[in-house]
Amino acid sequence: MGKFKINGGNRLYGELRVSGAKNSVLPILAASILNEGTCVLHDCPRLKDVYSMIEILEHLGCKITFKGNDIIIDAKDVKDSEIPDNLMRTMRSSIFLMGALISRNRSALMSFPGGCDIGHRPIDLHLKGLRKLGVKIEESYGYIRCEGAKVKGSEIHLDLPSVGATENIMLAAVKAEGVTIIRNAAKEPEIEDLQNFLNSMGAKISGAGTNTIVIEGVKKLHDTEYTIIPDRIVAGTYLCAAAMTQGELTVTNALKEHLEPLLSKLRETGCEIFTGNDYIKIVCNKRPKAVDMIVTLPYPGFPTDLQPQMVAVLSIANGTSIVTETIFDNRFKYTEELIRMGAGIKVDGRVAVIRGTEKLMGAKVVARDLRGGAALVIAGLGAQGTTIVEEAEHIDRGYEALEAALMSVGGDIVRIV
Ligand SMILES: CC(=O)N[C@H]1[C@@H](OP(=O)(O)OP(=O)(O)OC[C@H]2O[C@@H](n3ccc(=O)[nH]c3=O)[C@H](O)[C@@H]2O)O[C@H](CO)[C@@H](O)[C@@H]1O
Ligand SMILES: C=C(OP(=O)(O)O)C(=O)O
Repeated sequence: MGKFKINGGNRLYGELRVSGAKNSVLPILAASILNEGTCVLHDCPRLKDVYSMIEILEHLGCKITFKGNDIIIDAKDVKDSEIPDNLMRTMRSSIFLMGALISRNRSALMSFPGGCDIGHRPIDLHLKGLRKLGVKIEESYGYIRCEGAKVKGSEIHLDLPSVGATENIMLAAVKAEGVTIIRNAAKEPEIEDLQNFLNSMGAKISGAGTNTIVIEGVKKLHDTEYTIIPDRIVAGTYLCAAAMTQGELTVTNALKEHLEPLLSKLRETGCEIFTGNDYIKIVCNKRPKAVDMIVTLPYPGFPTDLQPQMVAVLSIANGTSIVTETIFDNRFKYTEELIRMGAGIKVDGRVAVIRGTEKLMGAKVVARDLRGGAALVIAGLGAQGTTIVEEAEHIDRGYEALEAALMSVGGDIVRIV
């Protein structure tokens, strides 16, 4: 179990490059088995979740090479359709293999996915959508058996715009007979990235990025080479770290159009933001101001995956801020650890009231989930004294060598055992 040791107080200054998005590369890796050949992916982040996905693909029969940030997937010999429980439980994204295996092998057998403890995360909308495509699904003793011999295009109206359900239905519909229309689809940029990847293999999908996605079934796909879009959540995390330390950072390979809700709130705190085609520069010279309202919402609303990092910044703001979490029902757990560092936070259900304090104090804290852990690292960078963030493996799920990146711009952070 690794830990981060952070001596707070250093102003972050310099340039950081963001690599490909975790939430793109994971469904895209699953999607690569739709092609009975080879896919080459560029700018893949070296993350714990990416290694977990590779382990599942290898179990299914893929041959994988991970060199630098390129992944080559040879999926000629995918015969197996069963994923053992221990592999399913490693992360939430293991569920993408359900749609992918239905497309590839017309069957799938798996247990429920694992993932960070941030609230109730059912898969009912995934199963409802797949059933609408004609997949026969049986659930027994914690296992889900899918049989998709007669997958047929259909119109599916999602009860809520679930990112994962939208992607899983897309994956299952690529080789279905006829046309599938997903209405009230999620609009996250990573869904558009999955569409673009699948189309680069010969799929016929349009509309991703809007709330209606149309998938025309095709018979066969072909080899492709594809570059993953930049990780907007990693970019946002770096920007919050700069705001926390009253620093100055240029974040490259970052797309401002994917980060508007965060940039607008950082401007409200008093930070200056400058943007170009593929970079975002943040300049913060004074203590941040409080913001009266942040509400997490599906894209293009404020992302739930940046809520903890922003709360860390607001914990040292001048004034009182209110943050409402509408996506997950238990995503404020990390605030208990921030309170150990002196933060003035009261949580009532889905609302957090943050009374800014001038300085946080270093403390021993525990990362309970990925983004909550990132928030604790940010807090540690700004705090007086030493912070130890335990259970760093949660953070490794979504950040490639976070300590090296932060150290390169002046953060005093090391990994210890
Ligand atoms: C790998 C990936 O891309 N993960 C992201 C994805 O997760 P994920 O795809 O799991 O998130 P969803 O959009 O599906 O979940 C949103 C909400 O819908 C609910 N729900 C979801 C599915 C379902 O079948 N039934 C149901 O009720 C969930 O409990 C949650 O309250 O989107 C989340 C919301 O932006 C992000 O925080 C995650 O980082
Ligand atoms: C919740 C997250 O991811 P996942 O859906 O992979 O658990 C996240 O990236 O913050």
